[in-house]
Amino acid sequence: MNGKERFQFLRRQKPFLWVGTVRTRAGLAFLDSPWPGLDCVELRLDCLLEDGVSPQELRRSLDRRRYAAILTFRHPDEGGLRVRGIDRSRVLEELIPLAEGLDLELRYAHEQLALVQKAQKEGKWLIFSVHEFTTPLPKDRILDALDTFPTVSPDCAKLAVFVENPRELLWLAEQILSRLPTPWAAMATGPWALFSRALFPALGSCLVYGGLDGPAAPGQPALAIVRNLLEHLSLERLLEKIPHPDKTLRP
Ligand SMILES: O=C1C[C@@](O)(C(=O)O)C[C@@H](O)[C@@H]1O
Repeated sequence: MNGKERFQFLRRQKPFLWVGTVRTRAGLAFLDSPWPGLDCVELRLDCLLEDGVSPQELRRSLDRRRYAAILTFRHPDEGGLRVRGIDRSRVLEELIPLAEGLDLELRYAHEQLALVQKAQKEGKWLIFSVHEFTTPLPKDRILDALDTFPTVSPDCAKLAVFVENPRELLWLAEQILSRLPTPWAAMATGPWALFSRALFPALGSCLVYGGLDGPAAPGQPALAIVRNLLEHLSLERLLEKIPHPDKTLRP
């Protein structure tokens, strides 16, 4: 099963997938530790390399993975860390064969065409995303992104944006639902981060993120806290009773 097929298989089993982010050397242990219900681990390569982890150590950890792995290497403009002396496309190209998915920032997709093609050729699950962690993204930029997503045919279109109040969450949800034909994932950073991780999966977000080894974005809650909340809400059970939002998987 290639990466894309593995994600499709996982997505047929449940309304949304649990993604734990890993950003530290200590956190790499999560890749092969039992964490009930966890579906995928996102490796924040910018944070890991900045923490002194070498590409060889990353390779060794990925070799031992028991969960689907999503690679992402965030530039400071995308809320990531500045890693000096490292060519991010090169690191990603080397590690892609060892992961199931790749998450690239939508606005830089055209600069990373070789990477996109390699990921597609190797059957990886490709997420294109929009990140703005600390200040509200102007509405016209969000609308532009929502119109651009379908032109790059991602397997998942993802937004992780700073939200200041529940009206903005509602606006974002309405725009996503009326404009995005592809599977999507959304979450807020900032004060509404936890609340958003109940609202968006209830509306069809196919991924729910939380930190395994500390916050990977401002306000990002620990995955265990998000899981507790969604269990209290019985969200998975409630959603299993209604049609799957992704009609291509379960009508
Ligand atoms: O896009 C996301 C989601 C996230 O921003 C969050 O708030 O959980 C954390 C990032 O590492 C990840 O790439």
